[in-house]
Amino acid sequence: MIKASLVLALVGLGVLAASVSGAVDVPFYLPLSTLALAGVAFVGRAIPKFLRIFLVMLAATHLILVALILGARAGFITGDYTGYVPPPSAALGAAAFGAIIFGLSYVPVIRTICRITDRYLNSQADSIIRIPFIGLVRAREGTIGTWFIGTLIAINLAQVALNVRLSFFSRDMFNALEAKDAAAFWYQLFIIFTPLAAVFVAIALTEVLLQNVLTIRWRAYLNTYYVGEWLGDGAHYRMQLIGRGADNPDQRISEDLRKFVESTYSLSVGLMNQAATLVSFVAILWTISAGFTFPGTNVEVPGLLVWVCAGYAILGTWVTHLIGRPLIGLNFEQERVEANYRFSLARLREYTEQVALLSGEPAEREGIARRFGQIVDNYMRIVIRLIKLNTFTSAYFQANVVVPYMLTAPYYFIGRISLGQMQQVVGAFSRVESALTYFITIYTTLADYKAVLDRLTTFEGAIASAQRVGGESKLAITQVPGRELRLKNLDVRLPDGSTLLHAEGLAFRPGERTLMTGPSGSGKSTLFRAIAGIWPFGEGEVQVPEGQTMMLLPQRPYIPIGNLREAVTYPGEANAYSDAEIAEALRAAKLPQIADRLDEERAWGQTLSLGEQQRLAVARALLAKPDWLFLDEATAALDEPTEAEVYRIIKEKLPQTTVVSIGHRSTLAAFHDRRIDMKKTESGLSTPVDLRQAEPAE
Ligand SMILES: Nc1ncnc2c1ncn2[C@@H]1O[C@H](COP(=O)(O)OP(=O)(O)OP(=O)(O)O)[C@@H](O)[C@H]1O
Repeated sequence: MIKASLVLALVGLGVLAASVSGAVDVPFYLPLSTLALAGVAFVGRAIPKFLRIFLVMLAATHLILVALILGARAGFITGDYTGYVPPPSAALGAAAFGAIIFGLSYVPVIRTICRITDRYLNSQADSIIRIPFIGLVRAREGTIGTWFIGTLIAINLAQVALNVRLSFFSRDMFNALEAKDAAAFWYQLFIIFTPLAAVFVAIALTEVLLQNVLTIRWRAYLNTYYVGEWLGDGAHYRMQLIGRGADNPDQRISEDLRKFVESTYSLSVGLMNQAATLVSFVAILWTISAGFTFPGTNVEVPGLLVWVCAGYAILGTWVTHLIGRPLIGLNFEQERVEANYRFSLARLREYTEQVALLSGEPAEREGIARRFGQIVDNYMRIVIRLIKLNTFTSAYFQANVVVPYMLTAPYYFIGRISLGQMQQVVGAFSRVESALTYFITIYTTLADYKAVLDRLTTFEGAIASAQRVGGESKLAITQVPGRELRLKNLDVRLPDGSTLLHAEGLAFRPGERTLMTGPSGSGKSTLFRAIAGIWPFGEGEVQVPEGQTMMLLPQRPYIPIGNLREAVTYPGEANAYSDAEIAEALRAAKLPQIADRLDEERAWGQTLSLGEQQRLAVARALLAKPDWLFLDEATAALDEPTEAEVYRIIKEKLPQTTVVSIGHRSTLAAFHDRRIDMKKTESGLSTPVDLRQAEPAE
């Protein structure tokens, strides 16, 4: 990018020197603006890459304009550009635009956009300069992102340049009509317009293709990145523990990332397009207004048409803003009530059995109707507001058709301008006006975009906090030589900082089957979580034997979406075990009825009863053969004979595995060699008491 800025700056300097020395007749404002933009892009290393590409491309358009003029002068390009002298304001405008962009890059919201976009660009590496033509070279994967963005920006700016060229075509065609010059008229239509239109169509098609490929690639990248961050290092679990800004991560990953990519693309390209259009067509208006006097006086006003157009657009924007402002709030509200409605339907789907058992359908129907009523009410408010807004904007846009004619007609009638020029003013006026009213057109989109950015920012923040909590945890899990698992001076705390339990020194010996009992809420499961390394709150040390594997089965097992084979082998690879091994594990876990349905794909988590799900989890353990198996009430939903059978199978099939169980049933004691009871002290603190010998739990 720096190289590109330097090249542009050098070209700009060359053309400037040539025009100042009189060697070529080029209005030197254009190279000046090129220099200004390239300079900002060069100096502003602090500017995010995204904006730098944008600036350099803007500068490149100016060079295209210079080339057009030089080409016309040299006779390479047909079309008369002699009257097209860009005013100093074009250069100033371009430089000011660069400065605004530079300043904007310090606004927090813009920085967020740049950070997320830059992350993508940097991941794609390399500069857009290396591969000049899309489709001609099969580039390396890595360069494609930057290359796509660069090409798309170039295409959009080329469209602006083509529009400038077409405005001259329009002028020449109307002049030919006015002069009744048939040859010139047909020449303009077939020789000038046809190839330009063909180019226009070709680049429009390329744009559609590139834009869609870019947005899906960009989204795919961000998707991988956010999913990676969210799942990495247990952040998804800790986010929920600390409960900060982490609601609906699913929506943020699936919806907000899509909206972010699409809106960033459309808004930035739109903004760039409008900016380039503004600068280019202001130049045309300025040139044509040369010598225009203020109506009814002899006072000459430089750029009269530009000022009138700006005043007209500002007035329109202001009134639109006044009428349309409530729409932002109303759209927010619409999103909220729609989300509530969606959520209530999804919740009903989840609790359908409970609702049916309670015959709660009438109550549900009423609730659904009430929530949908909110959608309709707010929607009607939006419609009424839109009618008010459209009444004004329609009238305004109708006036747009005649205002430029009204403005230029007096000058046409006195012979100051030709019919072609009048026609060119009409075109330029509407383009400048629409560029100036761009913010109004995207009013609601911008509000929505801001909400998307906020949601992504809080999501990132929540992930960062979760990672920080994990990184700063004083609860150390250390791998030590030997075969014992020891707790050393362990304090396990709750997220609010209060201490839940304290374990001075406790060792679990290999091969010894331990049962952990204690009152509900005394912290047995939380101690397991600490041993598994997912609980970050606390102090002390959990020493785990080096190189040994550990598996924890909770009371409610997780059954992933997919076929039964994947459910049993989760989280391992489904093809790591043969079908015979998986079926054997299922039979051993007392699930013979599903042992030959491994390929069946269904919502197993909802189909199997809780007891069956627990046996499926036991089958998982039988396959994985961990060195340590922690069972957190993992057989609580089984009847006592089946539970006894499952413990017998575990002992028989996993002779090398050390089992530590949590359970309330007295019958469990028979399958264990030792019992640890979690006692609550008077201060409310729990502490594990080693009862050595497992006895029937009270
Ligand atoms: N994420 C959390 N945030 C706040 N408090 C929590 C959290 N998880 C657990 N607790 C609290 O920690 C205490 C211990 O919970 P834990 O699940 O470890 O108890 P338990 O001994 O396994 O209970 P039970 O026998 O009923 O399963 C409870 O009071 C619970 O409310």
